[in-house]
Amino acid sequence: MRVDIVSIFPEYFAPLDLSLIGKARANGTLRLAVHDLRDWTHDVHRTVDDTPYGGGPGMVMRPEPWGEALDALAPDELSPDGHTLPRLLVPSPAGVRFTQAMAHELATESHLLFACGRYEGIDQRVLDHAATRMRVTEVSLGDYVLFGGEVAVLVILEAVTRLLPGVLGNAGSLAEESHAHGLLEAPMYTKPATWRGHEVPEVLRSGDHGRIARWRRDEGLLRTAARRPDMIAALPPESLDKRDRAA
Ligand SMILES: Nc1ccccc1-c1cnco1
Repeated sequence: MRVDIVSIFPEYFAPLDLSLIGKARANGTLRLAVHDLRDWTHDVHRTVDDTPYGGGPGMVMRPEPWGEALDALAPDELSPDGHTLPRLLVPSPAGVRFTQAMAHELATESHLLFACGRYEGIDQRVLDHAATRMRVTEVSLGDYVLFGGEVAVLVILEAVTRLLPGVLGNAGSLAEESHAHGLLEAPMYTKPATWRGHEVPEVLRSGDHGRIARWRRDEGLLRTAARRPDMIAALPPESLDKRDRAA
């Protein structure tokens, strides 16, 4: 997967040299480049913002540098695989909610472009023009306000990269983690069996894999019902058996 990030704070992405994302870059699974939006400005002050039409507080990111940056990074109508248009993701408080399902969808893309907005946002015409030749999605992490899109890109990129083949050493953990099957995961334990008077649940030390699987599902259901009833409501009815409903 090719990933291009455009930001006025490229140094925000230094963490992408670390850990499993760093390894994915080193082995070619992820071909990532971070670009400074100011490289597409032409004035001595490298200006990227201006006052908003219609008045109001703050500044808006000018369209010209963004237009030139996206022209340079997605020059062709089609992505390198020749089959799909590049996917432009714009973190925004006004975006669609980012979910694990979206992470899975994005993990199938061959070329992701991220536009990191700052100030009061990016001139709308940048997104409107990009939509004539790319698939553009404004994405929100949740109902809170950040300084800019950079941290949202780090979150999205981590959620997507860990789904790419070969990135997670134990791909099996993808199957059991929270949100993998619409439920929160059960509590996890490791040695010692007793710690400060707290015991590991006996079932997990029983060696009875059927009981263990059932316990984990029940605990996941109970946790989800208590913390995220919205996820229970969103489960397909057929995914809950009679016993689940009794739990
Ligand atoms: N608040 C923001 C400001 C700029 C770019 C993204 C966001 C954002 C993304 N998800 C929630 O907020």
